[in-house]
Amino acid sequence: MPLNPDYLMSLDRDEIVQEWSWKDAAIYALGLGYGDDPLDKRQLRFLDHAQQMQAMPAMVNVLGYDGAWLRDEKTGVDYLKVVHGEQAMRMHGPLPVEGRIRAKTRIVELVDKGPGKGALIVTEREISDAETGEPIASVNHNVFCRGAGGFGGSARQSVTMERPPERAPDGTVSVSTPPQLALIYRLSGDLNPLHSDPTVARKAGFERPILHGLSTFGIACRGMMDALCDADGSRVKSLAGRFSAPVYPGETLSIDYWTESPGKAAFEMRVPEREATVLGSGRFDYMMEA
Ligand SMILES: CCCCCCC[C@@H](O)CC(=O)SCCNC(=O)CCNC(=O)[C@H](O)C(C)(C)COP(=O)(O)OP(=O)(O)OC[C@H]1O[C@@H](n2cnc3c(N)ncnc32)[C@H](O)[C@@H]1OP(=O)(O)O
Repeated sequence: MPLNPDYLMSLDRDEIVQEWSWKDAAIYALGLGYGDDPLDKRQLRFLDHAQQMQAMPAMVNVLGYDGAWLRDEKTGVDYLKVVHGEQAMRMHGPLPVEGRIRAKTRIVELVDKGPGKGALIVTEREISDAETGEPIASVNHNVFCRGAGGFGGSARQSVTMERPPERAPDGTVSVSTPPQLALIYRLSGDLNPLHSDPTVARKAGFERPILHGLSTFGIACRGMMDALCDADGSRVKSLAGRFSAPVYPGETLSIDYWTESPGKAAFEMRVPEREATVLGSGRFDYMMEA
């Protein structure tokens, strides 16, 4: 069944209220590979509530996450062909270590890459404190539906991603991922079997389960914070990027970054072993000081 653009654009999703504790924040951080050096204070900050704990700001990407509509047959989405296409987050303030949020997801745009090609579903999620109503973050979660193009929609995307500068990067950060990373990351909520079941992964066209896009994205946030923010989550303003190739758990990820102006950097994440760019067109905005 082809995509049903009218149905998708008319979806009115319920607001989601979600509570989280410091343990959820720690499990989220473990799903980004934190704890690989248990003596590193900069890592323990995201894992141990007794050590002036912070929540990783990228955790906003999983708070109030609403992906259930992708399994609604009336959308015409073939869930097996879905991959995460792009992600962007904008912080409106630091994320508390525990709390309760309200979030609502809206589908704001459909992009048609043409017959036989893909379609992109652009979503937007506003997250606010459930008690005070204070905005916490805005998130774009863009879903790439492989082979779903040709439904007659616009080929132009309103917000497009910029490529990094041509010059050599100003620095590179590497993060090694353990083979069980996707099995840890899924405990933060995305139970898509593409990341855990080898049979499903093969049916979807991958040699084995791939890493969640949001784990890759969180690792990019971790790397950029390490490089430019002294690993201080409260200095992160925004992060964006496009998933250009899958990551397999166990791979080492290299993040090249370019500082463009004070508080603004571009980045690209690679798997050097495969010479693959896995997260392209990265952008990171941050505070120069705490
Ligand atoms: C709200 C809740 C939502 C929840 C959904 C997510 C659930 C999760 O569990 C799923 C995941 O986490 S999947 C893991 C993370 N994602 C990935 O690994 C995808 C990696 N990328 C790919 O495989 C390909 O780039 C691929 C397949 C994306 C595109 O490859 P090709 O088809 O070969 O594309 P290509 O020929 O290069 O280009 C075609 C047109 O599409 C644009 N494009 C390419 N990659 C894109 C991407 N990642 N996002 C958006 N657009 C993209 C190209 O620019 C091109 O457009 P145009 O013709 O206009 O130039």
